[in-house]
Amino acid sequence: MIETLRLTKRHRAVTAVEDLSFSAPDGQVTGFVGPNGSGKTSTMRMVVGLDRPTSGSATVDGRPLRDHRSPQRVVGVVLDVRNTPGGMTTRAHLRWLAAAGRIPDRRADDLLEEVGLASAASRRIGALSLGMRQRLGIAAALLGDPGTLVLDEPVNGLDLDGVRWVRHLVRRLAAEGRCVLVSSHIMAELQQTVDRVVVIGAGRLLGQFDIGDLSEGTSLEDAYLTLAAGAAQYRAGTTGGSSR
Ligand SMILES: Nc1ncnc2c1ncn2[C@@H]1O[C@H](COP(=O)(O)OP(=O)(O)OP(=O)(O)O)[C@@H](O)[C@H]1O
Repeated sequence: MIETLRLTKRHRAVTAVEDLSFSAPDGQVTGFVGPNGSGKTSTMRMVVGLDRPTSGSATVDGRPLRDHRSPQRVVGVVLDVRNTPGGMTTRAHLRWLAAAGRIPDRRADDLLEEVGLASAASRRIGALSLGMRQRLGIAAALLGDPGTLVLDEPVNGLDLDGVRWVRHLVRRLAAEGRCVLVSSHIMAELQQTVDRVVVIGAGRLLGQFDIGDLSEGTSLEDAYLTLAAGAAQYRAGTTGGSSR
């Protein structure tokens, strides 16, 4: 289970996350949504221990991730897969991560198969498409068989087959009792995938609700747009362009 309590992150003059309290329970897929620059990635980075909060806390299973003995077995993370170093082959990369967590090579090889990259086992990561990198990132996240998954825009770059595959995967992971926190801008896709949604804007909580509580005929997109109205900091201008 992920919990944040009054979580705040400031980068000098920029407040990325402010006073944010929410939870993502075990056994459910929680969607994490908000306009560009609203603080989703910053929050996820603090949850997985990559950044320290300025104040407040982010815990997984009751403790900050740095206080867990084997973090790889507690949380699996997919953040920006474009930053994955490109020099290694996919198999070598996964085996290297596995070794760091004292996980057998066999698990790395099985996961390459599971994410559909077995035929790309000898390809260098630098030569992979974005969608293939996403698949590799997901394999890496699953290496330690963690009870919690944090996935930042995991369907970005995936083809239709890949999007459906991620949908079924996250549903299965939650059905196995895991906590899954997933960010995305694609509301129609999230509506098919998640049990509940946390909406943030300008670093603050705008609302959290169960998908089942949406009134009949209301889409997640409708609910999101109502909550996020006014919270978008970055929006295409309505002047200066030609309509032709
Ligand atoms: N290291 C940093 N230094 C300064 N500002 C930062 C840093 N990291 C994030 N920010 C700022 O914090 C705010 C939140 O950024 P963040 O990447 O968390 O948003 P996001 O919701 O993930 O956005 P998107 O949907 O576009 O991916 C933005 O204004 C961003 O510019």
